[in-house]
Amino acid sequence: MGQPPVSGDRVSALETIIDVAELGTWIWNVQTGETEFNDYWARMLGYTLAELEPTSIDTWLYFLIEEDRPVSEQALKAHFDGEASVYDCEVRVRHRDGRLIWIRDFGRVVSWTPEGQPEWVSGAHLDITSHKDLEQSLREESEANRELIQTLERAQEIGNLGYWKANLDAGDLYWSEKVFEIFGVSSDTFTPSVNAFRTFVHAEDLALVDAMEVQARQTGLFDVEHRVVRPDGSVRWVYERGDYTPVGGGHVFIGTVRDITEQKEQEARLRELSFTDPLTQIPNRRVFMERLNESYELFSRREIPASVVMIDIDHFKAVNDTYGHGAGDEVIGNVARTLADRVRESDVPCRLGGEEFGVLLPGTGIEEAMDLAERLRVEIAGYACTTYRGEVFQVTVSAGVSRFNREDEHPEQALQRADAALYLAKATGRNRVMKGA
Ligand SMILES: Nc1nc2c(ncn2[C@@H]2O[C@H](COP(=O)(O)OP(=O)(O)OP(=O)(O)O)[C@@H](O)[C@H]2O)c(=O)[nH]1
Repeated sequence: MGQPPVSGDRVSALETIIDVAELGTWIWNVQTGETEFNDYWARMLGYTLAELEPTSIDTWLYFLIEEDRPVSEQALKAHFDGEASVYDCEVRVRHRDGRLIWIRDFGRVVSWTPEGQPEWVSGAHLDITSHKDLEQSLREESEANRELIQTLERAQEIGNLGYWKANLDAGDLYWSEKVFEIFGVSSDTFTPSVNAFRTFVHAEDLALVDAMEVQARQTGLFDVEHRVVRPDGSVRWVYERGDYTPVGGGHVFIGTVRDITEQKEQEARLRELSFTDPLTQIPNRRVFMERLNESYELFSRREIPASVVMIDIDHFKAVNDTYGHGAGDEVIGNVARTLADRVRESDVPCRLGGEEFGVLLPGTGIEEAMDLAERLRVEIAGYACTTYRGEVFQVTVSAGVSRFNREDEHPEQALQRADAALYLAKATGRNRVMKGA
């Protein structure tokens, strides 16, 4: 490498640097309006310098768009008044091809008049159009992102659906606003984490949620319904569904959470209905048969006894015919209430259909069951039923009682024996209890 250029050579070296740096330069005499621009300055505007010469401050003002003049004037004033150490602003100028280009305009006073007025000012113009375009597209992009987030938040509201992102390895957890709402905490005061999430899970559901997490690490799918206990003690049912999203080799799950409490309550109401006789509100035949099967299992495996009582209202057709169907319904209701009130917690009273009832007595021998049936018979026979017309009448019931036998091959055999005993009770005069074991 030789020596750096000296004097005149040095000036031309500087000019080269300025040219390749794509910097327009200007020198301006504030007092006379004289100006001097470099070649690149003219090229930036789409001209050669020769085309624009002779130049003056008016040449610059010709290109500067009207609305940005005050921007430049204020920056100049701030500099001339000593408030800003340099003149610096961003303005738009009209290019030869008609488009507007953004220019960063900056400079400094280099000499003052004896009266203290700025005289020569020199500076540079830099084309910053591409930066401005980038700024604009970033602004548009972040605006679009904001809109997208608003849309997502709204969609969560509409669908009552929150979303979360969990890094199972690091224990990090992100919740959308809706999840905070479902879990009954505020995003201002509560910071979610995988561990903190577990403290919300109902104690009886924790094992299920943990098992799902283990499974999800293998299958990539998280799919579980569980209860959440909010800080105020209220319990909500949620349905969570997520899937594994490979991020940097860790276990990152993204999922949704929906509050399904109302749905669960509705399901429970329907289940309740499907087990309840609508007229009497006591269990129906379906419950009776299920519990009969369970008792039979216990009897077969552990010899725990169980008995059944079948009860049928006597001459019930005559009740309907004489006093009307409404009075008949009332009689059915009375009998059901007596059964429900007089049996133990573990017993299962039910309406098998029509005017026929059953009581399953788990853990009870046949003699005890006979005693109960007899008490029920006596109590029902003692009722005075009154119609809306003021007629008073009484009803009696017949009952057949049986128990599970070792020889039985299925639970219904005990029912058949109780039924046969009931038939016998009817045949031998009604208003009596017969043993069918
Ligand atoms: N009011 C009312 N009647 C019912 C209901 N279900 C069945 N019944 C009536 O109950 C009567 C049963 O009559 P039957 O099976 O002939 O027997 P019963 O008259 O009780 O005579 P025994 O059983 O031989 O003493 C029928 O008339 C049915 O219509 C009900 O839900 N409400």
